[in-house]
Amino acid sequence: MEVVIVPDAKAGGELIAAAIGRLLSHKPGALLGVATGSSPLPIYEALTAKVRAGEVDASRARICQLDEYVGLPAGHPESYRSVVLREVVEPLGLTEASFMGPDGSAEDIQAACEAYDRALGEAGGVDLQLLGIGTDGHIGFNEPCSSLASRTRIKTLTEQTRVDNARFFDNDIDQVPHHVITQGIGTILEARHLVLLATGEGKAEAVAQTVEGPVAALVPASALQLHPHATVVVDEAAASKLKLADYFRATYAAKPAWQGL
Ligand SMILES: N[C@@H]1[C@@H](O)[C@H](O)[C@@H](COP(=O)(O)O)O[C@@H]1O
Repeated sequence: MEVVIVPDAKAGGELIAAAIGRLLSHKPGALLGVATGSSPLPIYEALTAKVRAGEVDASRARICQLDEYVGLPAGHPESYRSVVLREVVEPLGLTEASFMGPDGSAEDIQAACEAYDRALGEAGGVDLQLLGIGTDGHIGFNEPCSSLASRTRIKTLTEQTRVDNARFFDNDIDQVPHHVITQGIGTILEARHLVLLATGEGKAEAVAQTVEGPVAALVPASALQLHPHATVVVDEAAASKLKLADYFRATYAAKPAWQGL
């Protein structure tokens, strides 16, 4: 696992957008897995700026979703489908045709989960999966004690995650769904490159456990330790509980820039 400590969220967004740009330059039709939440927004802003400046050609990129709420009506502005279309697909100048996600309003949720897992494989697998992290260490919506081998499936949100996400629902926790579809941890681990961005002090404990703690279902993000190409990008605040922070800084500083992430 590579840990990169950046001064702030904007720098993290720039760094990761540059890595996506490099990926698209050698694989224009790459499948990019995107995450929702506030953390990845600087990545999408930086990538959109690069596309608009003509530095990155994302015209053949394909985008796929990490997770989705169950039961929100189609077109609900906070469904992750709507969020990804608004924050990623449209700004990059792509259309819904290049986008795939699980169907959170399906009658048969189990079948929808299996279909999505299959579709990811049939699409050739995810080339680069962006991840945020929940304050409880979740990735996607894999809450603590999710199986580290799990596939795309329905999960029940913890109270903490519903409280954290109420800000997207008029600060009214009653509007936050209890159930979600999420790529499983086993599914996520199949992506060729995992890139997790965490910023702010509120993520420091989860980051420390993810990077320096044991691999444990209690901290789902710790499964990144099992992946051969996982990159964790953190700002100084999110890095504040890392015992090996100086080592990570020195290692990255000594790395030739051409290697990228
Ligand atoms: N399902 C999403 C996760 O993918 C995201 O990582 C997390 C953290 O969001 P934020 O970056 O806003 O803290 O929120 C939700 O739970």
